[in-house]
Amino acid sequence: MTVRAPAGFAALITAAGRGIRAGAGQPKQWRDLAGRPVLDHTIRAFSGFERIVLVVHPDDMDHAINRYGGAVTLVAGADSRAASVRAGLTALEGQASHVLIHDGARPLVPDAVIAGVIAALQDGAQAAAPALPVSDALWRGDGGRVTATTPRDGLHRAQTPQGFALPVILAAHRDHPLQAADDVELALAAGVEVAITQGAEDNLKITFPDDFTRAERILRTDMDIRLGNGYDVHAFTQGDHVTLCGVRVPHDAALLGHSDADVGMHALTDAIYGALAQGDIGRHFPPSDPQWKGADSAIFLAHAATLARDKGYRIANADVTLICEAPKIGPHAAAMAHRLSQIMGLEESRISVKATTSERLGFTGRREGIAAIATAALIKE
Ligand SMILES: Nc1ccn([C@@H]2O[C@H](COP(=O)(O)OP(=O)(O)OP(=O)(O)O)[C@@H](O)[C@H]2O)c(=O)n1
Ligand SMILES: C[C@](O)(CO)[C@H](O)COP(=O)(O)O
Repeated sequence: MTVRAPAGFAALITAAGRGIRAGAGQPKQWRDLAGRPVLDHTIRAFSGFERIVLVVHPDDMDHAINRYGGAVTLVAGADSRAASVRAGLTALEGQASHVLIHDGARPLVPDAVIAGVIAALQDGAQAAAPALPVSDALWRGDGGRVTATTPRDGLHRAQTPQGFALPVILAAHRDHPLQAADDVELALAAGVEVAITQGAEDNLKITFPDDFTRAERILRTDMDIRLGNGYDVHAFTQGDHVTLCGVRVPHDAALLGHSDADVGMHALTDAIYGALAQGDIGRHFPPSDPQWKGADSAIFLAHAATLARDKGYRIANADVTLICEAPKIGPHAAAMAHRLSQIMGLEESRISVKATTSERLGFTGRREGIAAIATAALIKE
């Protein structure tokens, strides 16, 4: 679940850095974390905000437009974090009452951390930011030796999102154009009192190469992975084509069914319902209901995919196997995957459609009908 932000609250996500310390060429916010770019995770955490401003490096703008255009307001960043934030705040001026400024490089921010900042602002704070008290002893070191100890009383490790009344942080940025490490530093320079809210260990900032391993580990622990399978059969009847995975395939017979008898799409729909423990197509679209007579099975698959999303899952992949002697599926398999991808809103590279004969054995072998089996994997992070 994501935090539903109150009206007037905007999120500003900074992602214009180059991630030099994380190494490995591509900037860290675009690198893969558990199958998706780091930034996908970060943006998803703020998807309950009515407005998200995403600040990206000018070199990444085209890529960002392709991936996030429409869902977020894109702004070109600058050569320091503070300047990137300023660019984002300027785009938000007059458009929100409050803003939560968050590092794109903190993809695992827990809902409770975001909710804590919002609550403090709603309670009247002009500025509020999460932090964790320092729990280890602190040393100063030089040349591999401890040169002094430092008292840790009152010291905190600062995190994001750092939340502000928008006019307050805009004024702080304009009046104190420092190369500050964060926005709290600027707020303090402007004399604004900042409330400390509860941070979280999981809210790490990906900074060094090993942080990817740590983030993957945290995600794996939190993940809810579900698998579902589906199986369906339709008998042949007189006709000149069949509809399989949404594609019309010429054939010397048709498939018999209450809807369009798309056996492949039915198996896949049942696989998704199965993963969600939500019964099968018959439960959601009873065959006794005349409105589904001759229906396009895309309606059923779209319903299952939406239900998965509404319950907080994303479909990680889907695999459909059609079992028949004829028609030949190979020439149509790519078009079928394409159609399924359109209906489910899932990349084609995550969908497989394949076929097998049953070596002339059984009802499919005798060409009495077509069977289909499907598997779907759903993930909630
Ligand atoms: N000019 C910059 C620099 C940083 N950031 C963003 O601010 C956040 C925190 O910065 P940091 O972890 O220091 O990221 P980088 O600057 O990318 O890392 P490095 O210093 O290792 O290059 C990141 O989400 C980063 O993309 C930004 O928007 N604009
Ligand atoms: C904003 C921040 O993430 C708070 O901890 C931090 O200041 C960014 O630090 P960096 O010096 O850019 O790594």
